[in-house]
Amino acid sequence: MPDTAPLRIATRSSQQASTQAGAVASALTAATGRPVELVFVDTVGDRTQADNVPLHSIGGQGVFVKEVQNAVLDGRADLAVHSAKDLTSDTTPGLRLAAFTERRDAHDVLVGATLDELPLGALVATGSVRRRAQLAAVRPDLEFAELRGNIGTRLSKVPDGGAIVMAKAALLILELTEHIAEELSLSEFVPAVGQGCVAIECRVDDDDTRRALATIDHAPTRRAVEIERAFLSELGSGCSLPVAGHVRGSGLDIFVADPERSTSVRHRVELRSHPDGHESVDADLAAARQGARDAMASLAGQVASGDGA
Ligand SMILES: NCc1[nH]cc(CCC(=O)O)c1CC(=O)O
Repeated sequence: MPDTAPLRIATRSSQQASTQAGAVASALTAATGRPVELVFVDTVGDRTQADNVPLHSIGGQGVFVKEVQNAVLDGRADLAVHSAKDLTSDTTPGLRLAAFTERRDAHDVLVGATLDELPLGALVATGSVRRRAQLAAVRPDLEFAELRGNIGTRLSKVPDGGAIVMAKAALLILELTEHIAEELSLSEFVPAVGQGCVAIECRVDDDDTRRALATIDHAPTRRAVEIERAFLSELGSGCSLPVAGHVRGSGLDIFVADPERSTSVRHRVELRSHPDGHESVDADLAAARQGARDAMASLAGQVASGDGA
């Protein structure tokens, strides 16, 4: 394909996804001078948005990315733009994670009320088992309700006297940060793997697109997300426990919980490679995998009483 052909970008059509894809499009054109086109793909995750249809019942974590990936695999598009958080930990055959754009703010935030304002037994709506487990670890009195849908829908569903939890990154993209009641601490409310990052895939054999994407890759973000994903993949794709992994400063914060037993563990793995350095990240990938095994071992060894958090 000649270098002047438009780069076709596959994306979901939600406002968050298309805004992210638009930013990638602008960055690619600025860096390469090439025209770009958006190819909109609706996913099963977008089509089934009712709160009574939990994500795990329609295919779990991958529901927002599979159909977008297929558009690249079958040649309708050259690259796919995803929230890194929505990717599964295994790599998709035929595709390569060719670029990550700079991570936005990774905090989770409360909308509706701060933690201190929430009365005893208040209702918090969130579909995320990770967010439920982290809130329950500091406020065992809270009750939880399901919450799904795009950001606008979620913001309209704040329970009376309660709150919802969201990624600050999503509110930043849509310029809705005025809704934030409290930014939750990164050390206690460890974000999801990849939270706040945009991941871009192309076909493994497409050198033309791979070279174009290399011009917008943000190396420190790539390193952080690769370390977080190594942690996640060590837990295994069958793991449905609430988990979190986030590279912050010189370490990887890890959270794993077992809601049935009301136990959770939080670890910090020290890292050696520097975000801006050229050292090999291999030792840190190994440390992240070891961290996953250690966290599971201490979760299994814990007495059920919630004493671990
Ligand atoms: N699964 C939905 C999803 N995927 C990525 C984000 C947030 C933006 C990001 O982390 O980049 C969200 C919404 C949320 O977590 O509230």
